[in-house]
Amino acid sequence: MSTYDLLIVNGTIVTASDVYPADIAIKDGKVVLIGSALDPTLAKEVIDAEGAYVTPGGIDAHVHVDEPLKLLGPVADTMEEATRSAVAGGTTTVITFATQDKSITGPAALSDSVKANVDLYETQKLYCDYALHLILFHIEKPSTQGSRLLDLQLANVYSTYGVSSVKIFMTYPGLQISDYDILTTMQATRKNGFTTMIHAENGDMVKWMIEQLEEQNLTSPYFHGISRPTVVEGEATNRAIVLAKMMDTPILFVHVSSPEAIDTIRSAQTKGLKVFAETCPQYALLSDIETKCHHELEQQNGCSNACSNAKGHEPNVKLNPDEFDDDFIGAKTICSPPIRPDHCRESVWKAMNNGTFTIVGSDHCAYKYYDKTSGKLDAFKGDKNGEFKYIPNGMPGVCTRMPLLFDYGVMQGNLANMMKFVELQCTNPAKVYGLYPKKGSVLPGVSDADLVVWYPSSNEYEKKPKVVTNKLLVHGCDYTPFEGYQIGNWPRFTIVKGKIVYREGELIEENAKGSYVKREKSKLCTPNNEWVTELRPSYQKEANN
Ligand SMILES: NC(=O)NCCC(=O)O
Ligand SMILES: [Zn+2]
Repeated sequence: MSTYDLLIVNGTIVTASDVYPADIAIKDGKVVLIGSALDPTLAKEVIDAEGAYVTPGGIDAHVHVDEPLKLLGPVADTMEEATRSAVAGGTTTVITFATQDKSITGPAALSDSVKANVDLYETQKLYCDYALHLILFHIEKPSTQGSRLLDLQLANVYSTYGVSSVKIFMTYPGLQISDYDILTTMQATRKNGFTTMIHAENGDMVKWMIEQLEEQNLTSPYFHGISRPTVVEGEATNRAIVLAKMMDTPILFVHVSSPEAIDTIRSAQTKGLKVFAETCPQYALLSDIETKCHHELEQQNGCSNACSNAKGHEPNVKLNPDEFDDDFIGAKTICSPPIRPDHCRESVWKAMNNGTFTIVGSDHCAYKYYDKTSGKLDAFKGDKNGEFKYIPNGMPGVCTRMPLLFDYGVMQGNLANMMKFVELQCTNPAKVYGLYPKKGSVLPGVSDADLVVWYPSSNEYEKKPKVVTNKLLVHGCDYTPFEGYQIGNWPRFTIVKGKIVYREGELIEENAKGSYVKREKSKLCTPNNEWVTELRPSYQKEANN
C-alpha cells in the first residue's frame, strides 16, 4: 500500500504569505506533508511541477447558477456546468446563492429555501465543492418582531446547513429592500455572526434615470451604464456604511466597481469600521467602450456594419465577423454595477493592492446571448424593443477569474505579486466566509488537497492555452466577454480533495465528486462590540434615576 495517494514534486508553493520550493504529499483528500525531496516511490501518482507555481485552489465566493427560485432569471449554467467551468479555470470551491422563498414562513423558512437548492444539486454531477449564501429580500414581520423571527431563522439555517452569510440588494425591482429592512437584517445578522453582503446601488436613482432616458428614447445597451452612474453606487455604499455603523455590524460590499465606492469604503476602513469589499475581473479589465462604440456609431451610421467601420475604438468583446451588423452586441457586457469608463479601471487595481478589496469574486451570472426565450439578444425583439432595462444583468466569469488575474494582474504588474493573487482569490474568501483553513490554504493535516498546478512559464507546452475562447471555458453559456484575451498561464492540473479533475485541458469525469460544504462563521467579519442596543439598559438606568 502506498503512503501517499498523490505527490506533487519540484514545484513552487504559493500561499497568501509565502513563496517557496517544496513538495506536497496528499492522502485521503488532505494535504498531509510538505517537505523537500519527498520520495516519489511512496506515492501512487506523481506530478512533476518543475518550473511551475502550485497554489491553493481558487474560491469563487460570488457565483449565480440555476436554482429552484429563478428570481434573477433563468441563467445559462446548472451547478454541474458552473463547477465544470470553475475547475477548468483553477477554482475548486464555489459559493452560490439560495434565494429566500417568500411563500415559506416561520423559523425554518430559510433552511427550507436552502434545502431546495441542496436537494437539486445532489442530483447533479459536481466537479468541485460548493457552499451557499442566502439572498434575503423579504422581512416576514414588521418591527422588532421581524428581527426576532429573522434571528431564529438565521440560527436555524446556520445549525442545519452551515450557511453564515446573507446577500441583500439596494436595487433591482422585487429584490430591493428599504433602509428599515436593512437595519432589521443587520440586527439579526450581527446577533448570529453572519456576514452581510450588500449590492450597493441606489435603486430609486436608477429608476428615475431609466424613466428620463426612456422619455428621450435612449434605450440601447449603452444607456444601461448611463442609467447607473458611479454616484448611484457611491451613495448606496455610503448609506450602507452609516447603517452598519449604527448597528455596529460588519458588512461586505460585493462587485464594487467605481472610484466613489472605493474611496468611501477605504475611508470607512481607516476609521476602524468593519467594512470589507469584493471586486471582479470585469471591472479591472473591461470598459464601457464595449457598448459606447456601438452607441456612437449607431448615432453616426444607423449602426449598419458599425463595428467594422469603427475608427479609434477597440472594443474588448472581440466580434465575430458575422456579428458586425449586430448593434446589440454591447448587451454581452451588461451587468450591475455597470462596466465603467476606462479611467475607473486604475482605481480598481490600486484597491486590490492596497487592501481596500478583501476578495476578488467573479459574479458569474451567465445569460445566453442567442437563447430564444431568455437570452440577452431576445430583449432586442418583440415588444421589448431592445430596451436595456429588459436585458438580463450579468456575465460569465467563473472560469476566467484566476487565469485573467494571473496574466493581466501578476504578469503585467497590475497586482503586487503571486501572494496577493492567492490572498484575494483563495485565502481571504475562505477566511471571510468561514471555510478557512479547510479551504484556501496548503496546511498539512488541516487543508483539503484543493490545489492548482500552473504551467511552467515557458510557452513550449502544446496544451497551454494562449487566448481565451468560449470553448475553453466549458460553461453553459454561448459567449464570454473575454473572447480573444491573451492568456499567459492556465491551470495545468486542478486537484479537488486529492483527485485530479482537470489535466492539460481534459476533464477527468470519474473524479468529479464535489459536494456541499457547511461553513463556519466568518474569521474576519466580526463586530466591534459597540452596539447601540446593548447600551440601552444604561440609558434606562439613567432615565430611572
Ligand atoms: N451583477 C449582475 O449584473 N448580475 C448578477 C446579480 C447580482 O449579483 O447583482
Ligand atoms: Zn449583485
